[in-house]
Amino acid sequence: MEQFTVKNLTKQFNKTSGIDKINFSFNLTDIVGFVGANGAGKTTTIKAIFNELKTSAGEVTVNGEPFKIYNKDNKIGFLPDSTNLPQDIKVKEYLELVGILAKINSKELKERIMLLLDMFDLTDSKNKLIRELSAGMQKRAAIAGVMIFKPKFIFMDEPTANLDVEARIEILNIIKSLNQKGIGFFITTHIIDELEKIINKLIIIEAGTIVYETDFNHKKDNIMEIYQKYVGGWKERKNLGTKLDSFFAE
Ligand SMILES: Nc1ncnc2c1ncn2[C@@H]1O[C@H](COP(=O)(O)OP(=O)(O)OP(=O)(O)O)[C@@H](O)[C@H]1O
Repeated sequence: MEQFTVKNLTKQFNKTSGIDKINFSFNLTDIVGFVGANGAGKTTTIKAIFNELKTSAGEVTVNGEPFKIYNKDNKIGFLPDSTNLPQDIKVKEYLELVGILAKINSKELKERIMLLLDMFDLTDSKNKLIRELSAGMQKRAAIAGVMIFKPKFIFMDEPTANLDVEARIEILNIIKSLNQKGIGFFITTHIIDELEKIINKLIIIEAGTIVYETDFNHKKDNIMEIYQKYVGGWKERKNLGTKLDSFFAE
């Protein structure tokens, strides 16, 4: 089983923000839920892993070897936010562009694009500009893009943000189906309930520190309960009932 490990990863923006000596690990076949409130450090962690931010300390390894982005052998991808997709090119052209960057030969690329367009219901929209697609379709185009190089693991930062209920369900179903074929995921979110059915590992980050990291079994575990137990801010509101009593008292 291949292991992805983050050790002592640190990125300080100033004394009180950033991430501080973060440690966690998971298997590349896992669906990991990386949960935390706004500003907890989720995006910073992903950016630090992918070298988009210069870290002050820490190491990221795959099976003990330093993690290299777009390494031919480790094939670990990152799903860009839809707002980062080029807006003024056609869906088909976007997939061609990604394939060319991934150095896939043109015959093979043509084949993969055709299959991916079909897989993600984009065949009829292949000549539309990315900007003309709905948010859900843009997300599917982004997933098709990252699938071009047949990844074995995909990092996703808030993949369901800005999507309506239907598109959300669709994306979660796609994640589930891809996982059944062995593709693992690291998914950041602050919408905890929607992850419950699909993750098998839960990591909670609060104020730049990991406060919880354990395997997750949706048949017996409840994210909301775990979150309330381990995330500090909730404790302050434990007396809410008593406070409400005095607020409404005549
Ligand atoms: N470039 C930056 N300069 C200074 N502070 C930053 C920078 N980027 C993030 N921060 C701070 O670091 C902390 C973690 O931010 P981060 O964006 O990682 O949180 P997040 O968990 O992804 O939140 P959200 O759910 O809102 O996206 C926050 O306090 C944020 O204000």
